[in-house]
Amino acid sequence: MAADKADIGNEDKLDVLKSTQTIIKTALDKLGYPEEVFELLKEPLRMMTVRIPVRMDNGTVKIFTGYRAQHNDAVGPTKGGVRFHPNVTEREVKALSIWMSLKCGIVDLPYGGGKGGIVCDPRTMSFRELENLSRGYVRAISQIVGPTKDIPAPDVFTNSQIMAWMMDEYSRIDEFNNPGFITGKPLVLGGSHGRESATAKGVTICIHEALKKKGIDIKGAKVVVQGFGNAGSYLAKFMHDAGACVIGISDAYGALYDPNGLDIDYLLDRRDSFGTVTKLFKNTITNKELLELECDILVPAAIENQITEENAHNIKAKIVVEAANGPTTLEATKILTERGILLVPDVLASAGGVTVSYFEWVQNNQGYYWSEEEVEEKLQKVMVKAFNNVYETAQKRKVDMRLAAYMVGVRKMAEAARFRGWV
Ligand SMILES: NC(=O)C1=CN([C@@H]2O[C@H](COP(=O)(O)OP(=O)(O)OC[C@H]3O[C@@H](n4cnc5c(N)ncnc54)[C@H](O)[C@@H]3O)[C@@H](O)[C@H]2O)C=CC1
Ligand SMILES: O=C(O)CCC(=O)C(=O)O
Repeated sequence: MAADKADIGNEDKLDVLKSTQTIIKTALDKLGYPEEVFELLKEPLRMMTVRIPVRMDNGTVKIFTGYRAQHNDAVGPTKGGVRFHPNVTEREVKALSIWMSLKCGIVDLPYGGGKGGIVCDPRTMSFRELENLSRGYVRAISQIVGPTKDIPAPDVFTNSQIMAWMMDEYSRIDEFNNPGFITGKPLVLGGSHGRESATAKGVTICIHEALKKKGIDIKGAKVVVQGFGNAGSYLAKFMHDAGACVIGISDAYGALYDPNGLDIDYLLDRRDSFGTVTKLFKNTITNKELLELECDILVPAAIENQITEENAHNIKAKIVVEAANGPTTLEATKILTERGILLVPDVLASAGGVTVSYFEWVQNNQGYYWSEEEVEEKLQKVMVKAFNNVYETAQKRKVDMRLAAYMVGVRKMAEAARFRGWV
């Protein structure tokens, strides 16, 4: 059934798949595409559910559930990260794969969107258990992934070590070294310079562009970042280095606030590999309080559904830039936009990660590697162009930035599907 705004009841407002479908429908309608294009794009073309047995350190066997969603491969192979988190659901992974298609469209990569997830809590697992889980996942999905089919990457609670295990397992199955199977690898295994910080770099570039539009100077601008993992911690560092004052950061356990600015280098030094740092401090505030702090720039860089109609009226930032996927609900987007807050949506702001993943894949395919400066220069060009394309679409079509981003992002895959004769 086609989703439209009337379908969204109270209980559905936090359903990320449903809200994504709603915006895609609106974007396609505005662009004049027929209903069948929405029917094609509202769900992934392929969704694989796997059960992965892992021998735990205490001798028992635990069965984990994993997913891989491939949203649409009209443009090219599908691409997107793998999340290890206790709250992973099938609907969430589907939505995340659709967002990947949109991101790839916005930054104009030759990919469709994919995404994976395993229901687990890696914070409670040993290194050996995590390795076995990562390898088991690759064995389970090996038939549908590969460098020309679907290319995984890191996401929440996964990192370059996990990518290395996955790459090694795939190479064993494929019987030759295959670095282009996955991105976000360690440099010595064919990773790219700049991939680890790429998501935050892309967000930083969007912040600079958004500040220009709002006439705000980065020097002394007050910044709040929710999440201190890959995206959030690098972002806090880049903001600090640019002369901004990072007054708040958080992780899953709480938040830190100092109106005079936090010591970001110290926090980076003390955070663990899951982006946890607040446990070391006594005087913490809650994540809820953090989001409502007086600041210029708010960057949600953790999980979904953090800014909702409950707290959107209390957000005091002038600019909200979404490093996380899906941190703001549809209703909250409307409230923030009506309040004149410039919202740079996830599918644009967080596209730096997949952009440098694409660079990594290109380098793997050609067997020739670029310097950090080359990667940064290319990323800068891609992100500035994408930001201005979305911003101008929003102005021209008189729509909010999220809808504008969807309109830009959906067009390429709709056109590709049409040329292929699918719709
Ligand atoms: N790593 C990447 O390349 C990309 C990540 N993203 C998105 O950025 C967001 C963060 O991802 P990463 O930094 O990679 O993950 P990460 O695993 O490195 O860090 C996650 C951070 O979020 C915090 N967190 C988890 N649950 C939380 C909660 N309930 N409340 C507050 N904080 C919580 C964790 O404590 C940690 O600090 C996710 O939405 C992810 O999908 C988007 C594009 C690319
Ligand atoms: O680097 C990639 O391929 C995907 C990153 C990702 O999962 C995301 O942008 O949400």
